[in-house]
Amino acid sequence: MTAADRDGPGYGAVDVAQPVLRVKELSKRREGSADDSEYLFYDVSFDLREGEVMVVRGPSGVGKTTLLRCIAQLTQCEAGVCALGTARGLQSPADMGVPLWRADVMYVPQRPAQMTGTPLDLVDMVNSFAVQKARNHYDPIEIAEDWGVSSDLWEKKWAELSGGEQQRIALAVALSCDPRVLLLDEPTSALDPQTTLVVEEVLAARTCIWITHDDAQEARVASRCLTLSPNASYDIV
Ligand SMILES: Nc1ncnc2c1ncn2[C@@H]1O[C@H](COP(=O)(O)OP(=O)(O)OP(=O)(O)O)[C@@H](O)[C@H]1O
Repeated sequence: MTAADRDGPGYGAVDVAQPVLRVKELSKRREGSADDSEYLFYDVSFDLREGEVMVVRGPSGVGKTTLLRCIAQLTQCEAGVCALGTARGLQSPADMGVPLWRADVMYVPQRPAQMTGTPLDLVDMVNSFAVQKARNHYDPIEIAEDWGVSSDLWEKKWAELSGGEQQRIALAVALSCDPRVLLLDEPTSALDPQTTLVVEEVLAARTCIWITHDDAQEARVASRCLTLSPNASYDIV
């Protein structure tokens, strides 16, 4: 599905000339900094276009995850705005409503955090959200099967699955919801090199912001790269 043929709540025909995602002057203070003046990142701005993969690099603890969580509206930031290109022009999370924003701009953590139940319970939960009911869904089990995840694993408890199985299943559930932008937090960190390439190929065909520490992966998937520095500055190439 492309931006041009999307329909559904908030869409209609999307003007493909506008960015899919605009991030403007996003700033976030470091939690617990002595005088609240220390920034994790400051005035981060970029446009993400349909099909682009923006890789995010930077040393551990610099704020990569926090940046993605701010864009996903899961963590509040001190300043800045995000907007999504829609048939009604650029719309902020407030314009379209945070639940719809999160369905369109979906953060996928490295691993599902201490989830109880089974992956199928997660699918049921996602499908029960009002914003998801109005959308087209792909079959997450089929997506994961293409990545070597057997269908019977969906009925096992999360805790009984390996890190790589959990990671592929979480990614498959996110892809099945067909978000416009995927915010990927080291999406292949638990996968072997062969499986990494297979998963990478599918993810890199989407519009993504993608955290990685792997130079080779960046070379394979990145359209652009945003590097965060410990002095809160950033660079995009
Ligand atoms: N909600 C928040 N507000 C402010 N600071 C936060 C918040 N959540 C985490 N932090 C702090 O921000 C810093 C950066 O954490 P973050 O997880 O974003 O780094 P990272 O670059 O993704 O690191 P890694 O590569 O190790 O995963 C940490 O010191 C963390 O304690």
